[in-house]
Amino acid sequence: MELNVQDVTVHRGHREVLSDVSFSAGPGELVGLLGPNGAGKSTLLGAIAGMLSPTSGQVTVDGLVAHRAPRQEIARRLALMEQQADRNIPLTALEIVELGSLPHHRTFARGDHARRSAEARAALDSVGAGAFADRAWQSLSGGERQRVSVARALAQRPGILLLDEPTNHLDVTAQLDTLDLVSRLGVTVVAALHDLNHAARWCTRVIVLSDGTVAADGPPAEVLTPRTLSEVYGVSATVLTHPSDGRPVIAFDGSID
Ligand SMILES: Nc1ncnc2c1ncn2[C@@H]1O[C@H](COP(=O)(O)OP(=O)(O)OP(=O)(O)O)[C@@H](O)[C@H]1O
Repeated sequence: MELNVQDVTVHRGHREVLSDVSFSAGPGELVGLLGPNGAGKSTLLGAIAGMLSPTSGQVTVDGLVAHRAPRQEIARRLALMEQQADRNIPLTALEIVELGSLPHHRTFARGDHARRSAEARAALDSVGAGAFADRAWQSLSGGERQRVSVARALAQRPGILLLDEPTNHLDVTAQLDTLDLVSRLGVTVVAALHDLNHAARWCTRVIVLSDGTVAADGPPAEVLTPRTLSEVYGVSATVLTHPSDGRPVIAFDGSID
């Protein structure tokens, strides 16, 4: 499914926090959104999902203007997994995941509930969270909740999957499994990431945001250079080459005072 971000500018309060951001992405692309804290990654994901209206420019999802189209039309095409809030939700993990597939079902139709439940269990199984199905959301650890949140997004069967720091709280195996899973879905994925080595390993393309503007956009090997890392993050880094597949591996030397 095609995603087009065209000259998007977003204000939050009186501040311009995104300025003229443009990019397009299609099926099979895993676009990493990188950049320091406050650079605008979550804001951009919110604008793509149609939850934040741009001051100028627009986002189109499969040809629909994201902030104007009916919510259900967007939800049938796009899923957003937001950064975790520790909200107290009085639901089980399975019920949370079932909510993900609602845009595709007529809520009260006979047989819908059984189908929704089966889809939700399959989504939980795919992220190794099947055992948590009947557990209360509040009783899950941060990493367990993160897996359930990924399952909820997958249950929405999106053509475009937006992930805000999907590996937060996850142990190293779950981090690798989650990124491996989303990279093999064949859908359009945009993921805000802080781990630059994950970006180098999994992303087909990375967009680096700095103060709400695009500082660099391209394949990881072209973008993740010592110069960009020093300019955007203020860190000194050595970029090595992985011996088995040639991808960049970033070794941090320290911050630049
Ligand atoms: N609701 C809000 N009202 C006003 N300003 C906001 C609001 N939400 C975010 N901002 C500001 O917008 C800017 C971009 O924030 P955003 O959360 O998009 O950054 P981010 O790159 O996702 O950061 P992080 O890596 O810390 O999650 C920041 O300066 C932030 O303080």
